[in-house]
Amino acid sequence: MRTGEDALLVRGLVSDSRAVVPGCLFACVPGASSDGHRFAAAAAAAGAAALLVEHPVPVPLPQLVVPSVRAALGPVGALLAGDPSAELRIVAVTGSNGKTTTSTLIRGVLDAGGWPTGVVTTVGARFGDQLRDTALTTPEAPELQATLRWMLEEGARSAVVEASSIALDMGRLDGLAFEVAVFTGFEEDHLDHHGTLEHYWASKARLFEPDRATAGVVVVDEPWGRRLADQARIPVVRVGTAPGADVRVLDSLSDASGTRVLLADGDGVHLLATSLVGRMHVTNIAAAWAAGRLLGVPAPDVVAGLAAVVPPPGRNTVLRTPGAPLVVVDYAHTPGALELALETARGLADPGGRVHLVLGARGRRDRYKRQGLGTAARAADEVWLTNEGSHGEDPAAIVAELRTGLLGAEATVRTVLDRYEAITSAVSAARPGDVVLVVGRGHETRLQDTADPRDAVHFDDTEVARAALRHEPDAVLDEREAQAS
Ligand SMILES: CC(=O)N[C@H]1[C@@H](OP(=O)(O)OP(=O)(O)OC[C@H]2O[C@@H](n3ccc(=O)[nH]c3=O)[C@H](O)[C@@H]2O)O[C@H](CO)[C@@H](O)[C@@H]1O[C@H](C)C(=O)N[C@@H](C)C(=O)N[C@H](CCC(=O)O)C(=O)O
Repeated sequence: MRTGEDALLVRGLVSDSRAVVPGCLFACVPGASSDGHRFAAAAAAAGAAALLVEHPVPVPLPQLVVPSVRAALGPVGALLAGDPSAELRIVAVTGSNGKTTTSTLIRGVLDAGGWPTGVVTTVGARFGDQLRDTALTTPEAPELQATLRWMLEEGARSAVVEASSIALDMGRLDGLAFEVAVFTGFEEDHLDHHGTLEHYWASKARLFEPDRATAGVVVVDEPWGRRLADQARIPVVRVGTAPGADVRVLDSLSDASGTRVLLADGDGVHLLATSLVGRMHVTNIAAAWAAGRLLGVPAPDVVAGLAAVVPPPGRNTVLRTPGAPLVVVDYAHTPGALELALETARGLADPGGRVHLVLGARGRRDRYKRQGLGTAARAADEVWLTNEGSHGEDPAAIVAELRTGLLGAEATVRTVLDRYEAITSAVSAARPGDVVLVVGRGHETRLQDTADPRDAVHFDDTEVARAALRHEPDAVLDEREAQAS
């Protein structure tokens, strides 16, 4: 560190030239689609005070050369944000499905226990009533550290962070110390990034190392969870339905009003009630219980916290309209999650009611999942195959791959590539007592059909379904036309 008259003061670390603030240190990250070193001049023009680089660049700013800028983002980000994890109790939640819901539940539990808590998830960063958008599920390290500092300054005493495997792999969580790490379960996903299932699992398992987390909560209902609990070098609370679980689910009931879970732990038997809809939430609720107790929240506060939680948007969001079918909007985008979402939809339908599924798959991502999604869709009665944001791929070709999983299915399968038409048609075709399940995008509001994110348009599945239920699709159409013109 330099001292004296030539000392250099930098305020904050930024790794995107478009987000540079005057006086910051700009980190030049070499990436897959561009190289941050190319944006050093733009960062300087926007007021950056210095550069973090892997090789010197011809820009008249002080430059700190390191072997790997990406590897330095976590530690340097923590340093410049004043190491927020030293002052906050932080919980990290990882797993293929259920991260956002479980993070939201744990936040509710900590709040109820008297610990004002911030939460960083796919649906944004929230503290109290304040919500900040985040581009990624787990933000880049500088943004994550700055977000935690913001929460701390606003009065947070703890935070829950959704930890994606990609983020763990890319070091976005480096520089943070977690009091509790939670594993919600595992299913094939993100293989475009990880290459193999083993690499995907190992990225998540990294969270359960002693240098990252003090203790763990692991859902052990499938072999990957059991393997993690067996191998972890930190103390782990096992959660699940099997007899060996430390927090054992004895029974559960899920209907349109919510989910109740009866569980047993070392302290006795507890009944938990939440307004989350769907059996897939049972282990999420049990994991949130275990995390709360591990964090020292008294049992009655955990019960109260879970009961008060408002479910995150697009996670089995149920739209009820008298005299109309139920519509459920969910984020399910893996075969396992779709299977559970369909099971929930079946349970919500009246006896003899039909389940209509609106299904697509995102373009240019995890293509290997498509046939499996089609196979899971066989449990529906009516399937409306549609576009889910083709990102430059041919939407008809994506749908054809989904269809392979549906070959010979008893369900009636239609292709309606326009997503707006597909949702509206499914809602119109359904009768009272039926359920229309719209999956894949959940809370997302941008639909992208070219390779350029700037071409994305506003599209909210819940909004479209609500308008269809009110028989007012024109209102949404007008909005779409206004956007297009
Ligand atoms: C695989 C992955 O995560 N890639 C992320 C990574 O890309 P990259 O390292 O290749 O970077 P790049 O886009 O080549 O850019 C290099 C550098 O130049 C900078 N840049 C770029 C353009 C510019 O004008 N100015 C500028 O400074 C970038 O900010 C970056 O620092 O860094 C970029 C900048 O932060 C991210 O946008 C990009 O996320 C891509 C878009 C992405 O889609 N990521 C997904 C797969 C992801 O991370 N998802 C997970 C999991 C979600 C889940 O579990 O559901 C998540 O945590 O969100």
